[in-house]
Amino acid sequence: MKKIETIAVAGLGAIGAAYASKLYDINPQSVKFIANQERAERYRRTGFTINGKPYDFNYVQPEEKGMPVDMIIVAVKFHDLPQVIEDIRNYVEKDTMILSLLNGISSEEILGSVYGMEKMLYGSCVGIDAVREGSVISYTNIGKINFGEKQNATLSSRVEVVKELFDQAGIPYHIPEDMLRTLWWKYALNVGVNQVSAVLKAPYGVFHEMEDARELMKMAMEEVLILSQKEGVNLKPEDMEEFFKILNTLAPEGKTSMLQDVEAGRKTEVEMLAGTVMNLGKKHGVKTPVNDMLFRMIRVLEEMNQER
Ligand SMILES: NC(=O)C1=CN([C@@H]2O[C@H](COP(=O)(O)OP(=O)(O)OC[C@H]3O[C@@H](n4cnc5c(N)ncnc54)[C@H](OP(=O)(O)O)[C@@H]3O)[C@@H](O)[C@H]2O)C=CC1
Ligand SMILES: CC(C)(CO)C(=O)C(=O)O
Repeated sequence: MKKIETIAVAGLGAIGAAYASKLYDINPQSVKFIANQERAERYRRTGFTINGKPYDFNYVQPEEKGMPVDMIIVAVKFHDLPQVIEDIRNYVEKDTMILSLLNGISSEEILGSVYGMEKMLYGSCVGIDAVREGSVISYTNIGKINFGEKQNATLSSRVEVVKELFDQAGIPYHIPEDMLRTLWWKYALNVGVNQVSAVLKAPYGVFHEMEDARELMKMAMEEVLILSQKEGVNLKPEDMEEFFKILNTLAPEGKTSMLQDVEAGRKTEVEMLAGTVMNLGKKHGVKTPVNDMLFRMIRVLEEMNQER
């Protein structure tokens, strides 16, 4: 597998901006950002500020042809995935790798069903506390990108070249042996902390200090643990201790991506979080009352935002 020389990024929010700016720092010419005309104009007008440093990125339009890349990084919210699948089309060729950084357990399969699973790398970020306010992005902890093939007992040449790129850019990463389990582990964390934080309007500090907040989070996550066993992924109660260790590293004033969405009046990823739990619950005949309630509460918050 040849060295990665060209990269396209779809999604310049908290996650895309935090990680892709590190790739841009090592070689600005190698990274392009796919953005439709409205976005590109808005981004050119305001520029980006990432942890206090100004950036003027290179934008390319989805319609442009003849510029396929070695790797595409997808970092949008789950409900924007269908549009992104269309927008990246002209940048994909035979050997292009696609790395999805979305939370959840299904974005890789969704992208792979269109472009072929052989193009996909599994990914998720953990321990990052990035906050986006317009085009100003700040974070205290960059966390790390967990990535790889579905199984990584031995590293594939695709994983090796991405590893080399991340080493060069100083992007912290980990290559877990079982990426599917890692996605589920992160999913359980998000089902707990993202949804409960959105309902309570609670930054991470509340979860550091208040046992009741942590208990609510656990109640939502326990439903994922049960479903993971039904799906053969087998998350264990001990895994929850790992979740809390990560949570304790995040800045007390930091906010989950879902709380940021609610506060900014944006659509949330509730269908991908509680919605998936509810669907899996139906599939396996398992009751999911905590997620049923969170689902409705978050949908109400979204509707209230629309009426404002
Ligand atoms: N924030 C966090 O701390 C973490 C987030 N995640 C996950 O990472 C994913 C991304 O989250 P996050 O970065 O917070 O999301 P943000 O909402 O901050 O950013 C998403 C970005 O995607 C852009 N976008 C949407 N559609 C397109 C498109 N078709 N083409 C190009 N850009 C597009 C949006 O543009 P516009 O400027 O128009 O809004 C926005 O800038 C989510 O799945 C989230 O759950 C994972 C770990 C931590
Ligand atoms: C784990 C957490 C809460 C922060 O990295 C996250 O994934 C999110 O905000 O979506």
